[in-house]
Amino acid sequence: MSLPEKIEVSADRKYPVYLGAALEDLGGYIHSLPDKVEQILVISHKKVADLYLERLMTGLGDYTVDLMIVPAGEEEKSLDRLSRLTTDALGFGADRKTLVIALGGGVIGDLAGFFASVYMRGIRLIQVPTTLLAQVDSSIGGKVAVNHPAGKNILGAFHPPVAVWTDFRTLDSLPWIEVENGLAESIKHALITDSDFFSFFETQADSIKRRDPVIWREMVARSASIKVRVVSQDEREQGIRRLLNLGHSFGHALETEMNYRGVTHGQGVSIGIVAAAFLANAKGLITLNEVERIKQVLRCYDLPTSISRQDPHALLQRMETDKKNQGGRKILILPQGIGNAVVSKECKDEEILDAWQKVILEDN
Ligand SMILES: NC(=O)c1ccc[n+]([C@@H]2O[C@H](COP(=O)([O-])OP(=O)(O)OC[C@H]3O[C@@H](n4cnc5c(N)ncnc54)[C@H](O)[C@@H]3O)[C@@H](O)[C@H]2O)c1
Ligand SMILES: O=C(O)C(=O)C[C@@H](O)[C@H](O)[C@H](O)COP(=O)(O)O
Ligand SMILES: [Zn+2]
Repeated sequence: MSLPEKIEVSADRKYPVYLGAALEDLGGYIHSLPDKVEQILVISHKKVADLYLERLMTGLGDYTVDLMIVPAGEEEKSLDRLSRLTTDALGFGADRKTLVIALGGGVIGDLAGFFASVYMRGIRLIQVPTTLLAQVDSSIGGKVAVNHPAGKNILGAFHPPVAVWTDFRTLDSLPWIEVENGLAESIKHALITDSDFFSFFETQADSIKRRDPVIWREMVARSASIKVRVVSQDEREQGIRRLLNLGHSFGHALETEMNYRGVTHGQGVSIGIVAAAFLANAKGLITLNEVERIKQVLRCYDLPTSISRQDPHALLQRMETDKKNQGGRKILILPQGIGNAVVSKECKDEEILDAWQKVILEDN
């Protein structure tokens, strides 16, 4: 077993992101923490716990560990589930010395993270991401949240973890549909910051699809490093971090309008990136050839670039609750060429509607 690579988020508080770590070694790391841990709550999905809890427990033998299983699905990022977790945690006697381990994908990371951020006004959290999306994106940066019927991630916090513990081997059991979600965020990272990394997705498609371990390691490491770099500069999303939201104003609108059914987060982001690219083209920020290049790379990984049976006006209305909006003005992230993006404060509703029309298929 090779030693994990350590990169560090350097924001208000520093914390390590271990890439290529072993689940079995997490206990040793927790023992080494300066502030003693008295008890551990592992929050996970049944499927993930069945696959990986035993490995995690190898290193946690000295601790009282309680497991809290959450049903799978975006709907579980809810206040109702938060309340149930709280009841269970109180039943287990969890206190301020308790550590939460989020073992799972982005849903578990966001939900368990939000629980950790508010339980007794905040307890420690370690993110153990087991999906590609969580390893390249959601486990890093401290954003945690639950949804509200009116909008996605409306109730949330910035609650940086003590550490991110990434074991690449957990990705072996991930179905392709879940891989796609991670690829959408990873391609987004490339599109906003690194044209060379964008070309990587064009040239390495065969290796990525065949899950070549060396190429996957490079992909996760490059993508996670971009996220680390951005959130280290702007943890609270006042400036550059907003670029990580490329495609999300559109994507979140779709997810909420469709009640989180029939569209995953990554699929919403993929369609959202294309809509943002069309809007950027209308503003002269990107050529139509570049828009086509973006669509091609997404399609190459089976990601959607359009959607049918949607009302653009309803989707525009959904964008009213976007967290980037200011004083009723919609603020959107737009690609500027490939490998660069800008915050656009000049987006009129008609322009946004036009962009929606370009990704909504006509029904016959
Ligand atoms: N906080 C952030 O910065 C941030 C960033 C991006 C996305 N997100 C959020 O992340 C969520 C999406 O996360 P996701 O795509 O990881 O979905 P997910 O967490 O719902 O996981 C997808 C499915 O994969 C299963 N799974 C997890 N690990 C597995 C493994 N190793 N093997 C087999 N199956 C496994 C899960 O049980 C689940 O059924 C959304 O709620 C999104 O808003 C948050
Ligand atoms: O970390 C960020 O910042 C991001 O925007 C990453 C996104 O991929 C992620 O989906 C995030 O949860 C979106 O945040 P939100 O505040 O727009 O809900
Ligand atoms: Zn996202």
